[in-house]
Amino acid sequence: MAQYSRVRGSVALLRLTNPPVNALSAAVSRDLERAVRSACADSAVRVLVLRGHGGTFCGGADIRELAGLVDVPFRVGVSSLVALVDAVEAAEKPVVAAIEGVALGGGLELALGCHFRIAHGQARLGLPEVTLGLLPAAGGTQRLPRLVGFPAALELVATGRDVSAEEALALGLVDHVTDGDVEEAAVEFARRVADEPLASRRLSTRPPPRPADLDTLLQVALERAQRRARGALAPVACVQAVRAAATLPFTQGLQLEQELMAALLPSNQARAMQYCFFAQRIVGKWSLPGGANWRNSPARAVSRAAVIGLGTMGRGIAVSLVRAGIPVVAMETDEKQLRVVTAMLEREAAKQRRSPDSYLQLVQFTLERRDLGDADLVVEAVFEDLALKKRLFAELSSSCRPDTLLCSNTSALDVDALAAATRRPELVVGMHFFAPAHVMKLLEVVCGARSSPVAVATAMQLGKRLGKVSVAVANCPGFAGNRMLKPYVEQASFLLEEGATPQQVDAVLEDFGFAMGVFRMSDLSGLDVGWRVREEAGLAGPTVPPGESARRRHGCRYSPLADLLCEHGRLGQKTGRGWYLYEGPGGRAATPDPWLHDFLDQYRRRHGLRPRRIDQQEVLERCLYALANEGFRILEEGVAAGPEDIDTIYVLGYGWPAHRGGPMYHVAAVGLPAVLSRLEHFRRLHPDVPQLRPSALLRHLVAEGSPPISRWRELLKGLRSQL
Ligand SMILES: CC/C=C/CC(=O)SCCNC(=O)CCNC(=O)[C@H](O)C(C)(C)COP(=O)(O)OP(=O)(O)OC[C@H]1O[C@@H](n2cnc3c(N)ncnc32)[C@H](O)[C@@H]1OP(=O)(O)O
Repeated sequence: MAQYSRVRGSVALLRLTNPPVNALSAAVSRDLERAVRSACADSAVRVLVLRGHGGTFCGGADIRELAGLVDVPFRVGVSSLVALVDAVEAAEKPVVAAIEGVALGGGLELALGCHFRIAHGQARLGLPEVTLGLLPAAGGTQRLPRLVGFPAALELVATGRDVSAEEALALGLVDHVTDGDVEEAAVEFARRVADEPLASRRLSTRPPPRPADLDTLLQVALERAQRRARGALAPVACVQAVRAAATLPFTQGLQLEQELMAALLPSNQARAMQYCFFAQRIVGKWSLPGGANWRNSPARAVSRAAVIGLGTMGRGIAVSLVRAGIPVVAMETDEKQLRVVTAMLEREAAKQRRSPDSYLQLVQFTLERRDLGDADLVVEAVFEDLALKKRLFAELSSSCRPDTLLCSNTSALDVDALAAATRRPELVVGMHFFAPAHVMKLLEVVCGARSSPVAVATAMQLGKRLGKVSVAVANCPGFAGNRMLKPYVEQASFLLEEGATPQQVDAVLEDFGFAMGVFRMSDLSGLDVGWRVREEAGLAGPTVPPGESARRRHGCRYSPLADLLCEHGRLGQKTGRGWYLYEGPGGRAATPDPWLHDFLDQYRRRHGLRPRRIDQQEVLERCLYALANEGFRILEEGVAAGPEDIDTIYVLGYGWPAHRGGPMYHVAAVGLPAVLSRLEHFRRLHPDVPQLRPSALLRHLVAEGSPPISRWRELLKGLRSQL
């Protein structure tokens, strides 16, 4: 796990070995500590270099131990890591960290215990513990501000953002960056500093910097963390721990860090976030009914891509591809959109500290379909109209290379219908990006009935290359994410009919932790999007069969409220009014609109609906349980392979709070029998709402004694699977 060998006579080279990411389990930490002590005791050694095996320094403490997934009490893991970092820092001989790949979490804390840090130019460094519902508890919150100052330390610890080697150098987090061999550079560096005094290099003994405005800075950071946390405990605890570095001596700061960690570690929030971490890895292990899977189906290389349509989605997709270094041919007729995407690329280049040209030269704009001919993969991102897309796919099928993958960014339309329009249905898949596509981390890869393993593998792999988490789902209207959104939005509308207001419903959902309540979200994405879909489905507008009553469709309850707002020209933020009022078209600040309240009153009177007081619990249960119930149906039909897929989609694509794990994790945590009983209750009250009828899978799981969510995937294998 950790050995040392002597190089160049007096340098002890310690190699941390625990593939795949050299995680610091309790045993590995203890082993490394022993190796450090032996090297220090070796009289032939003057200086130590610490590196990781296999191109990675260290991915941090072993999350499986922290999450209680292996049989090691988490306190043992924490204390072993603390002891290791302390021993490294206390060493009487200089210790140089040679960082390549990543130094994350406990890995960076270990590097902070070293007296010097050398990084490879491609390395990334950070303290992502907050994303696991934790804080850095091996002295990271106390050492980091002493090294890089409070503003940077507060930001890095509270957000979990990782930094490039270049930024780390600018912050003072590392002493030197090399693009050559990091071990060689570190050994060379170590020989130069072998005789340097170490007192000032031990961060625990350094006085923290004290800028004049420190108190204000700490107060602002705490308030910001509280505001942004949306109920999550860890970001606030992170700021409290870093603040202790300003007010307490090192050992007392460390003590507070440990106490905060002891409170976070066993919390439900930390459990939920660690579940999310592993869920996001599980979803990469896809399989198809024929036996093809992530292991046996290699992806095809994508060295050139094409994007058709540079509207909101297309331009985000183009930027993502360019940022990943993939040359893009972008087809768009509207010159305004070309200017927008050029400006976006310039901004992105500046953010990545790259020259604008390095990005712009990767894009070729075109009006000609023949210019797409050479692409390995085409992503279509035109208007959401099935006939238009089918025509386009038929044309692409004749004009592109026979092996080019044809992908659609549709958010709900039938991928099999698109495939059937081509002469290569096996090379057609859905690649459903989420807006803004260069920011959102989720990609739904929609596997059509005829999509080949290579098409699925390539789309999944491309998502990863773009820095996204790819989730494979089967083809059905709305796929997994948007399909589950429908009953959720419907319940919210029914609640308005029954007496709630948009701000009441949104406040409950935002208190739960959603980034945005359902009505604010709908205003942001535009009410006309759903209106068009409902018109196509014969639910709204001229396609509704004559004689159908306003509040019923196909014998079931229907709320026409959103359609009525659209008919009044209230399309959301873009028109300056929707469920809320905005400063003007394109405005962002939502305020309650008296017009809307009058409109709701009149609507209720017109339909003989007597408004009643609706409490928070009913809002939450009806919206969230209806959504999760659809999730069970999706699992039952094999549209998604397991609860982890659904939860990943909701956390990364729909603003579901990670500290609540995702919709399926949430209902499992509430308790399946309780959820079933509430759904049955609501179903009795609303017999004309089929979405409230508990799914067969939910009933089955309850009948089986509510097995833990970690077992559902296995149980589902016995059911009908499309994946
Ligand atoms: C005092 C105690 C406090 C300590 C605090 C901590 O240190 S908490 C841990 C902080 N570290 C992290 O949050 C890093 C988590 N890991 C990652 O971000 C990424 O895995 C990576 C290191 C950047 C590597 O990414 P890559 O895409 O190359 O690989 P995968 O993400 O697919 O991971 C490969 C497998 O490794 C498992 N794994 C990764 N990190 C850890 C870890 N710290 N502990 C345990 N296991 C880890 C991951 O689960 C993958 O394995 P699977 O079997 O496929 O699930």
